[in-house]
Amino acid sequence: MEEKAKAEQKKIGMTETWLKKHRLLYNGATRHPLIISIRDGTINTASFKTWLAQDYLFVRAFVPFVASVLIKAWKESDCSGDMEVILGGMASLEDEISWFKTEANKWGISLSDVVPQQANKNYCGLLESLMSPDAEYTVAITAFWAIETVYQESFAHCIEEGSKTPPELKETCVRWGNEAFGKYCQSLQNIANRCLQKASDEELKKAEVMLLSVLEHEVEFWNMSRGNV
Ligand SMILES: Cc1ncc(CO)c(N)n1
Repeated sequence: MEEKAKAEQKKIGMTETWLKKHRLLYNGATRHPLIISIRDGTINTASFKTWLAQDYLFVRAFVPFVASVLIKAWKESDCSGDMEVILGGMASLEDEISWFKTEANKWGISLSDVVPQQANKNYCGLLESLMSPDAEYTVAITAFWAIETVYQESFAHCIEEGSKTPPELKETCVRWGNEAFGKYCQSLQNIANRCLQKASDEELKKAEVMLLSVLEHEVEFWNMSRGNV
């Protein structure tokens, strides 16, 4: 690409450019058949319960990942305000874990008996690789932003006007689909864009590959619930 065009793209924001470029995969992650079935009210209970149980395990692994991103932010000399955003995200995970426990109870799921499925193990493995001190902040924050944004976009779709989401699933959708969570995702996106703007070509490539990897893992994660259809 021409240098000037490259510079222009950076001004818009690298993440926006990438989402346009990889729109098909992004839609695959945010408009998955499971999400569509929640939105149109055709979802079956078993699928939802599988997702809930598996996501509880994922979120438990997500906490140390976010902690590792926090450490990376602190080590960056010019992390203007990043720490507050990441710390806020971490703090809300405490409430999220409690919510999973209450919700699992409602659906008669015993969380201590949940066994992680392969797709979940693979995704947690990706998180673990990013926890390494060798993993760059830029790459980790890009992953962090993408992980949260897929859930925000997915669940927001289930509470848009015209959606027929069953009332017993509304709370789940609001948890990630609400505006405050959207603002938080926007803050993560701003951090990612700022990091990507200063990144070397090699780092940029790594971050883009990471984005694709996150999107693929998200699709596989939703797919786990299909075993029940
Ligand atoms: C699989 C998955 N992706 C993203 C999120 C958002 O935190 C989540 N809870 N689970």
